[in-house]
Amino acid sequence: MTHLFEPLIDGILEKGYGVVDEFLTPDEVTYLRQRLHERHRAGEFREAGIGRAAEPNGQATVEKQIRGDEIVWLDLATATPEETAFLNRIQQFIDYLNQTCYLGLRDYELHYARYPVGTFYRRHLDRFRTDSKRRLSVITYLNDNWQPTDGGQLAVYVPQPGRGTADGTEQTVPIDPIGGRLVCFDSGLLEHEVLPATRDRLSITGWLRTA
Ligand SMILES: O=C(O)CCC(=O)C(=O)O
Ligand SMILES: [Fe+2]
Repeated sequence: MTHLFEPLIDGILEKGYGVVDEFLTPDEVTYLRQRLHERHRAGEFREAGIGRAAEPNGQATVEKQIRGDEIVWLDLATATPEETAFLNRIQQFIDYLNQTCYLGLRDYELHYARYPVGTFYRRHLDRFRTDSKRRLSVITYLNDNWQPTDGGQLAVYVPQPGRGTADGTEQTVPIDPIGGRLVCFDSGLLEHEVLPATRDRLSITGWLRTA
């Protein structure tokens, strides 16, 4: 697994975000996508909230002008074997990060996300003022045969070295939500945005936490 983790860590250290393709195999992507659809059909998804409301046991404040996705949390206790395999890989990543970067990560929280056609998530940071426990954000895409013309990019706003963002000196990097790809960044540092897509956009999003 080191070959998956190293490029993510290097990316975060060198440019503020890491991307690795085939974090999930095509079979794993297909299974988890089908599982997402199954849970959606079962009525398990809820419109996502903002602020602390976006946490597993929070009260949802739904604000469609800010984010339009629907989510359902993953839970080790009720996970299928394939979901458990995914959660275990995230746990291995946590262990590796703790061994190599001494991050003191202790927990994770992960949810399926479904952005219906035309929905988005406006520019934001993942760490709330009231919750500094989110250390790293991880997003894994479950889309089949995603094309650049489908839209739905994750735009990351990278401050340029030695300058602040206040004067607009930042680089905007669009990342296509390609199935199997994992993106990781510091939850408190990297502002980002989900752009609208012409088809439903599917993922598992989560946070590695210090408690
Ligand atoms: O789906 C993505 O690419 C990013 C999602 C996101 O920013 C979030 O859920 O906080
Ligand atoms: Fe985010």
